[in-house]
Amino acid sequence: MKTEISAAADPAAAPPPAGWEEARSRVYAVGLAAALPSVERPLTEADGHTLADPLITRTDLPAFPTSSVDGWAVRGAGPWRVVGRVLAGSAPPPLTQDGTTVEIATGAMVPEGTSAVLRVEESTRTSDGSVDGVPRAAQEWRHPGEEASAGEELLPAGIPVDPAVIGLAASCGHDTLRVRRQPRAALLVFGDELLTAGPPGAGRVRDALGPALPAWLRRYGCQVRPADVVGPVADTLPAHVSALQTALAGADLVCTTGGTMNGPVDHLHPALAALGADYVVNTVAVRPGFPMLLARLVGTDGRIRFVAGLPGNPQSAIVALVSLVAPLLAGLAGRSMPVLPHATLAEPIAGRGDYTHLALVRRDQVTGTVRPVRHTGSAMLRGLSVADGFAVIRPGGAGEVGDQVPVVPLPLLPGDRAW
Ligand SMILES: Nc1nc2c(c(=O)[nH]1)N[C@H]1C(S)=C(S)[C@@H](COP(=O)(O)OP(=O)(O)OC[C@H]3O[C@@H](n4cnc5c(N)ncnc54)[C@H](O)[C@@H]3O)O[C@H]1N2
Ligand code: MOO
Repeated sequence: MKTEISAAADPAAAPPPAGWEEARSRVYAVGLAAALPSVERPLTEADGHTLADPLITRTDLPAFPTSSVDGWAVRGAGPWRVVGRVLAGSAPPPLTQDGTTVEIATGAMVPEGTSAVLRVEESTRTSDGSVDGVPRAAQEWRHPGEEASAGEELLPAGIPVDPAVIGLAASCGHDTLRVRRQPRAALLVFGDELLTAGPPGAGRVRDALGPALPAWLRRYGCQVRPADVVGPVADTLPAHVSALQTALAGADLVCTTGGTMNGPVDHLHPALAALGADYVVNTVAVRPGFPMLLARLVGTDGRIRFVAGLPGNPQSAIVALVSLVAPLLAGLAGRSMPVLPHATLAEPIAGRGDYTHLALVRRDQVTGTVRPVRHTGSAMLRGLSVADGFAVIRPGGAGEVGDQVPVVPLPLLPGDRAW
C-alpha cells in the first residue's frame, strides 16, 4: 500500500487531518513494512508473541495408535488368554495369535494385530483366568493422523501465541517457537503541571498516563521496562529532543503524552522536526483525540523507529492508543490488521459532524448489546474505567438504537483472542 509520509515541520502548515480509518490503514501498512525480526523462544516464554512461521506438526497426531480406555487389547474371537500388559509410555510387541489379549491402559500404544479394545468394566474373567466380553462396535482407540498428519500446517504465521497455541505446539513436538521479537516501547510524559504523587490541586494534576500506559502497552504485547518510562520531561525544546533521542536509542516505539498542540510549551512537533522525523499521520478526524500523531524515524543503521504522540487529555491519549498504536503494533508483529467486532447499540450515540466519534461503551454480557457510559469528557478517566471499548460512529451520522456499529475493544485481558 502506498503511504503518505511528510516531514515534520511547521504544524500551522500541516495537511488536513486523516480520516480515522485511513489513518489506521496507513499506520498498519507502515508497521508491517517494518515488521520486527523473528527470534526463537522456548515454549514457556512464547506467550503473547506472534508466530513468525506457520506451526507445522512434527508427527502424526496422535503419533501412534492410542487406547482411549483402560481394558483389554484383544485379537480374534474370545475368550482371550492373557499374554501380557501394556502401560502408557512404551512400544508393545505385536499380538500375533488369535484368542490372546494384553491388558492395556488409557493412552498406551495399541499393539499391532489388535482387533478390538474391550473396556475393563465390560469384561469378565473365565474360571481359567481368560478374559471374555463383547467389545463395543465403535473402536476404542485413536488412529495416527486422526487430528493431524506429520508435516501439516496447523496455524499460519501471524497468529498470536496464547496458551492454546503453546499447548498445541508442545503436543506436536515443538520445544521452541519462531516468533516475532516483541516491540520495545518507551514512554515520555510531557507536562510541567504534572504531579507524580499525592492529590491534585493548586493548578497541578496527577500524571494519570505514566502509570497506566505501560500496562496498556504490555497488553498489546510490548515490552516496557520501568526505566523506559520517563517523566515529567521538562517543558523545554532541548529537554524534549534529548529525552526523545535517549528513548529512541533503545525502543522500537516511543509514546509521548501531551504537547501535541501548539500551546506555548507544546514542543513535540518542533522536537520531531529537529530529529528529522516524518509524519505517517499528523492529526486524525476523530473526537476525542484529534491531535494524535505517528512519526517515523530511520536511523543511520537503517533501523526504523516510531514516535506515537498521544494527546495530553487522558481519555484522548487512550483513543490515540487504540486508534494508532494498536494497528501499528499489529503490523510490527506481522499480524493481520485488527478486525473490529460489531455490536448493536442499546442507546443512541450522537455523531460528531465530519469527525468519527469514538464513544466509550459498556457491553451487556448477556445480550451483547452496547450502551454509552457516563463521564466521558476527554479529560476524564472515570468512563474508561467501566467501559469495554469504543463504539465507532462514522462521520456524517449518528448511532441509533438497533444500529450495528464497529467497536474498538480495550485490551483488558492479556492475549485475548476475541472480545
Ligand atoms: N487552541 C486550541 N487548544 C486546544 C485544542 C485546539 O484545537 N485548539 N485542542 C484541545 C484538545 S482536543 C486536546 S486533546 C489538547 C491536546 O493537548 P496536548 O496534547 O498539547 O496536551 P497538553 O496541553 O499538554 O495537555 C492537555 C491536558 O491534559 C492534561 N494532561 C497532560 N498530560 C497528562 C497526564 N500525563 N496525566 C493527566 N493529565 C494530563 C493537561 O494537564 C491538560 O489539562 O489540547 C486542547 N487544546
Ligand atoms: O480531541 Mo481532544 O483529544 O478532544 O480532548
